[in-house]
Amino acid sequence: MTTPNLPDAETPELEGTVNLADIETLGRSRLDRNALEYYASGANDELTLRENRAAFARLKLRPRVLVDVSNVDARTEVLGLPLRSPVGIAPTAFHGLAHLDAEVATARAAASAGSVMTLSTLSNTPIEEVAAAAGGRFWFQLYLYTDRALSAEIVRRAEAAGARALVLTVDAPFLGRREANERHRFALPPHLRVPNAGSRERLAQMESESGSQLVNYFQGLIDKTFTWADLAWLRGQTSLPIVLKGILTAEDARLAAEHGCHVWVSNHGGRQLDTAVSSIEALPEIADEVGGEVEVYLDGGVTRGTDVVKALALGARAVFVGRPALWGLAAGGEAGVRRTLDLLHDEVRLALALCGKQNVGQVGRELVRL
Ligand SMILES: Cc1cc2nc3c(=O)[nH]c(=O)nc-3n(C[C@H](O)[C@H](O)[C@H](O)COP(=O)(O)O)c2cc1C
Ligand SMILES: CCCCCCC(=O)C(=O)O
Repeated sequence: MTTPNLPDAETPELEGTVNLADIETLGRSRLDRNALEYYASGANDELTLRENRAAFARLKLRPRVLVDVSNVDARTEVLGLPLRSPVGIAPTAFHGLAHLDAEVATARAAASAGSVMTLSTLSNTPIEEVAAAAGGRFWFQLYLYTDRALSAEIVRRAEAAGARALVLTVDAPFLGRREANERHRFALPPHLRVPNAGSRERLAQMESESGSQLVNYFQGLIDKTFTWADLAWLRGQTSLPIVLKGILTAEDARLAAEHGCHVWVSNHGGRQLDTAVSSIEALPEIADEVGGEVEVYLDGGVTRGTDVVKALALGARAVFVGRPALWGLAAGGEAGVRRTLDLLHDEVRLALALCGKQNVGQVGRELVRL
């Protein structure tokens, strides 16, 4: 079983962590196999999962020196929301596998750290409860269901609860095959609910099937017919900015911009199409294509302040972290997620200073040797 009842206060183990790898080690140690494999896994041979990190490591920085960096400012804005650092939390399903407080803990940490949390459709906590904890610092991620009325209702609730953007995930008409989950039949423990998944009957069905069929059940929920032409329908459901998450090419980024959407460069943390390009390698062509027109974000493999700075240099406005937030949540609930965000914030400021940059506005493509 998971140990979902850790105190939210800083524990000595958490205080002893000095980087995100330490938090990952601690977080992993607190999870059972079912949760750990669900959080950690990528699709198939996990080549893209590993490549997300490897591609960051290959990129070299070109620092400038003899700049006054006594006051480094890492602040930025995403869709008008001020952030302390250009780092937000990516949507991930089922935070209840990591901690009793689930998405509420993550939202509190994002709020107190001046970050932004993207709440997954597949949370274990109702939208309204997460919104209350997030203090306005949340975006809502939408999985578009075959049941359009249900999707419209979820969008309406997210907007009414104060979400500042709608993030439509476009890279998962089918789920990638995470083989560890298949092998060991990933299941939701019976105490966890999926309250935004729809009616009591729908939910009951999902829960009753969760013993072995959750992945198959999810496949059935998702609308696989949705195309660019259908974005007009979604536009008609909400006045929120729409961000398309899962874009990996300049061609699709162009279409996104033409449809009035912002662009989130992502390969879903290597969980969908294995051997898809790493997100940091996909970023330059996308930023070149639409960076002047819409906001561009990135996720996938970000674990260091230097990763954040590289993504900014290549055209991202901000980055988002998926697994690192989950490891923090497992390691220490709200305090664990907060520590993850704080360590990254400190690393971003140090990386900026050592690159000779006083703020994120000074970071440009010349900072990276491609
Ligand atoms: C356990 C897990 C669950 C995820 N659930 C969702 C989800 O519900 N919706 C979504 O759009 N992306 C989901 N993602 C993908 C993340 O939003 C993000 O793209 C990815 O985790 C970024 O890579 P990183 O984990 O290396 O930071 C999930 C990822 C993980 C690891
Ligand atoms: C077993 C249900 C899977 C829900 C999908 C959440 C997701 O996007 C993921 O990557 O996992």
